[in-house]
Amino acid sequence: MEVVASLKDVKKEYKTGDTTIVALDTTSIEIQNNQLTLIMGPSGSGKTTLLSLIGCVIYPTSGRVFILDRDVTDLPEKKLADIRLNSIGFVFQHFNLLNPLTALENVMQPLALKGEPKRRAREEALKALEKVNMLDRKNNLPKKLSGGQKQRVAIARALVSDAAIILCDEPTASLDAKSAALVMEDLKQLAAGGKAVVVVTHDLRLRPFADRIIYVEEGKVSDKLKDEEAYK
Ligand SMILES: Nc1ncnc2c1ncn2[C@@H]1O[C@H](COP(=O)(O)OP(=O)(O)OP(=O)(O)O)[C@@H](O)[C@H]1O
Repeated sequence: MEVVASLKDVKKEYKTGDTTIVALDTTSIEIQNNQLTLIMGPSGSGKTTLLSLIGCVIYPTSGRVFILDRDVTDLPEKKLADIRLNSIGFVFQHFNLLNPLTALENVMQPLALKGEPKRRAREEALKALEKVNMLDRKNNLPKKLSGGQKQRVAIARALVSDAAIILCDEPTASLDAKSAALVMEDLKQLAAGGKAVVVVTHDLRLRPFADRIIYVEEGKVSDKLKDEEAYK
């Protein structure tokens, strides 16, 4: 296993007017490939903040962020956008598929953004759809897909650029239990195939799918669950 992302003494504060919220207290963590890491915590505990720091979406208030051994803390926004495009795939609760495009066209989208020739983009997108067992639905528009199927297309879209790191924010929160389990199985499979998969959730039932669990409670990171009641 290799460390593909790490935070060293990272803290994130938000200032609104006179008040400062510590969304994430000083934290050091390492994210490894070949693992499905769950980031668990109750609502408002700082999970999305932690994921956004790993995903180079926000800057830390202090500390350093490393992606694939590169210190990215001081890079300008445009360089961070390149890192996101090339090394990180994102999956969201509400799928964020483009409605007028078919499943295949949605998955081709990141490669089109990178300026890949259409033929190659199509080949890569078909491979990614195959990995999530969605080849037979490639010509469907999102509205013809179930929630679970939409999420699998969204995972294929995150995979298509061959990103080392796949970050998922509450990917099962809009799904029934059965579809959620299928999506988690797919994500586990991707981790077993070498990706670093990070899933943010407040759903304690997802714990059996994890290789590793990081708990975030009131902005503090720990490897132990402190207050199970807070998750209800
Ligand atoms: N852009 C922002 N400006 C001000 N405060 C913010 C901002 N983003 C997050 N916060 C605050 O930081 C804290 C942590 O938020 P965060 O979204 O990381 O938690 P979370 O665990 O992902 O919550 P949820 O499960 O409800 O999405 C919360 O108190 C939140 O209100």
